[in-house]
Amino acid sequence: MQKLTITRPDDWHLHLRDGAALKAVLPHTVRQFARAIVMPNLKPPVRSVADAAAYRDRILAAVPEGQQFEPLMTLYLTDNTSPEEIIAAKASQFVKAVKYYPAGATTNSDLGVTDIRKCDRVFEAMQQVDLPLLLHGEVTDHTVDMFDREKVFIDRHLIPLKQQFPKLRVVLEHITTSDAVQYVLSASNIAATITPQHLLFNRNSLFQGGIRPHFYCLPILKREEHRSALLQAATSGNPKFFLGTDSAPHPRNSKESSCGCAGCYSALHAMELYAEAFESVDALDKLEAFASFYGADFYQLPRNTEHIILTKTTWRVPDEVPFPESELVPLWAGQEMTWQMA
Ligand SMILES: NC(=O)N[C@@H](CC(=O)O)C(=O)O
Ligand SMILES: [Zn+2]
Ligand SMILES: [Zn+2]
Repeated sequence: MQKLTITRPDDWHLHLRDGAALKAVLPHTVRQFARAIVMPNLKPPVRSVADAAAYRDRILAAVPEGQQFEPLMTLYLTDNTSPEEIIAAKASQFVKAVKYYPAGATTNSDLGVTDIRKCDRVFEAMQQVDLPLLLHGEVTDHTVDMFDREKVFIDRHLIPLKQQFPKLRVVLEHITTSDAVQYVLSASNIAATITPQHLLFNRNSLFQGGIRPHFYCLPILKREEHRSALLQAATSGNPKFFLGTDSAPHPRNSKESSCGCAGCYSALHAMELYAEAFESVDALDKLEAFASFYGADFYQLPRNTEHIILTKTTWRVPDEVPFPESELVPLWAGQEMTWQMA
């Protein structure tokens, strides 16, 4: 196949940051995607409908002249989020979901939830008004091994949560294990996003000839058997699995550091990365629904009607792109890719 024409995709898990960083990265997303679910982990986080409205305006103001993009906003759940805020969020129309970060689990999660059971009234309200809950599904318990944190989250928190709130629609974000795939397949009213890095790489990539900070994200890359289970799920045609890049820009100097930040930058070449992954198992015919249909269906939004074209062209991922403070190193920098957005 030399040319792939697909319905314009959406990114169902994206970090856009703010200020100069937002201006640097947004054009990359806008080139590929029509809409994105925008993560609320700013400093300070997006906790109220008013915060989300103001952030949405800043994003819209940063969309390059003459281009179309719709930011779909989320609220950052804290111990103090009220059921009233949930009702207001649903009424706003532009807040599409609420994001749960366990306190301390990942980048800018300090104000996240300290104990999921504190949120019962909020989950009740979300179930009532049908506002989806997005999960960073990892425990932060220091006695649990880094590579087991997703599985333990499912067993300890997600299974009880789904029992208590069976109608609450949940997205288990950026899944990294076969355990997550199995769980999502077995439960109802739950879907999952999958990133390009978790489809393309296993944890060996973190240590290829030395430590590789640009492959470090959370949840961390796992064993090959997990990567292959994720690729199988993504290419299975099951609508419970859809695209969410988790593109998470950090300047080079905070990645290449004695305590490097978690996050891979993929907004520059997201569809090219997914195309490589799907082609590796001869499943390019499944890419369009994964990227452009299933997420919209889950969020009960219309599917896009425009198209994008990917062509079979060899090109090299740039070593860096401009970014405030220092530059931004894209995922798989220096690698030759075989698909390119026209
Ligand atoms: N995925 C990451 O490694 N980092 C994300 C946060 C997140 O999605 O957990 C970030 O905001 O940098
Ligand atoms: Zn996360
Ligand atoms: Zn994320």
